[in-house]
Amino acid sequence: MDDAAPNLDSLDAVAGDARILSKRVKDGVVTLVVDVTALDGARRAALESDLKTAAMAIAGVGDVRVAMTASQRARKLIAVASGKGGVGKSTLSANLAIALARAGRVVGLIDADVYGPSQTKLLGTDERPTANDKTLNPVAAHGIRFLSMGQLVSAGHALAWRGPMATGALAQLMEADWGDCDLLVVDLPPGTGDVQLSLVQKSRPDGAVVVSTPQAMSLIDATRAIDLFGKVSVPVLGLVENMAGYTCPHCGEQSDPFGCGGAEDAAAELGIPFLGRIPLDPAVREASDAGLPPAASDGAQSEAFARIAQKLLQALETAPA
Ligand SMILES: Nc1ncnc2c1ncn2[C@@H]1O[C@H](COP(=O)(O)OP(=O)(O)OP(=O)(O)O)[C@@H](O)[C@H]1O
Repeated sequence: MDDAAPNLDSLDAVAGDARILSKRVKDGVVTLVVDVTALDGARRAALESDLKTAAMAIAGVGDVRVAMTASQRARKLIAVASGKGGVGKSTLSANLAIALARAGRVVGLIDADVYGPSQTKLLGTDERPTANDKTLNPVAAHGIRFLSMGQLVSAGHALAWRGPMATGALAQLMEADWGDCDLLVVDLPPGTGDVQLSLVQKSRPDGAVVVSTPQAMSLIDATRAIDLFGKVSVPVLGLVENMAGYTCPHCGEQSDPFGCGGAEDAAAELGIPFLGRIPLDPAVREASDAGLPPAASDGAQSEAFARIAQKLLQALETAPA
């Protein structure tokens, strides 16, 4: 800024929690670069308007341009996948996100399951996200924030989307105002087809969790999911065995309708971490159907999810960047 230029010092006070990184003036046009990392979407928009008004009031200023920048947060994206449907991927995604939040992380959950978005039901809320301009504001539930592809279309509308539509919708959800979330859990659609591949390519997760039931058919599918992440160099953080071991609520007898331990053996064979198992427990289904995720309360199921969350955090720390 030369000596004859308008004095812009007063603008620093207007910036408040944000920081003006540079102020330039040329031919009466002021250009400000502002670090807005500390502000959410609504406060950023208000600050831009306040700065313009304040700068225009300074003698010699004819126009104002404000460039906003936010330093990259160290936010990690974790994809939850399964080779086939119905193995409990969405149940795990919701409860894992809540268990991670209870472990002290700030967690967002994205329901990218185009074929059957179910997180609004699992989290027990019909609240629709609001938006600032085109930026969505995630909905809060059970200590996490979430957005679902199901919120982008009217209820019951079939989401027979092809790759480009699904990746466009996922991008919109990822670019939402996630604020200070340091972990984003993405519930992918089941399977290993083109839609799943393009969603993974587009979102470039930092790591993936694969869910399987213990029986062989499901494990073959889980192995396909692991291959899919290998193709695009996304580290598999671990395998979770769901619906393992059943304790009869009436007689207490232990049985293994889908087998037990298959996923742990498969993880060892494939050289990936085994993150733990969730028993087949009618209480998990009942609580899930009621929109009360078991991980949000206390008890055996909640502890199982908490243990998996701890192992996942360890795997994330040691995963290749
Ligand atoms: N450990 C468990 N014990 C009992 N029921 C479970 C368990 N895990 C999941 N379920 C139930 O199994 C059903 C399928 O679970 P979920 O919807 O999470 O699977 P999914 O793999 O995400 O399915 P989709 O392929 O449809 O997305 C649900 O009714 C859920 O409540």
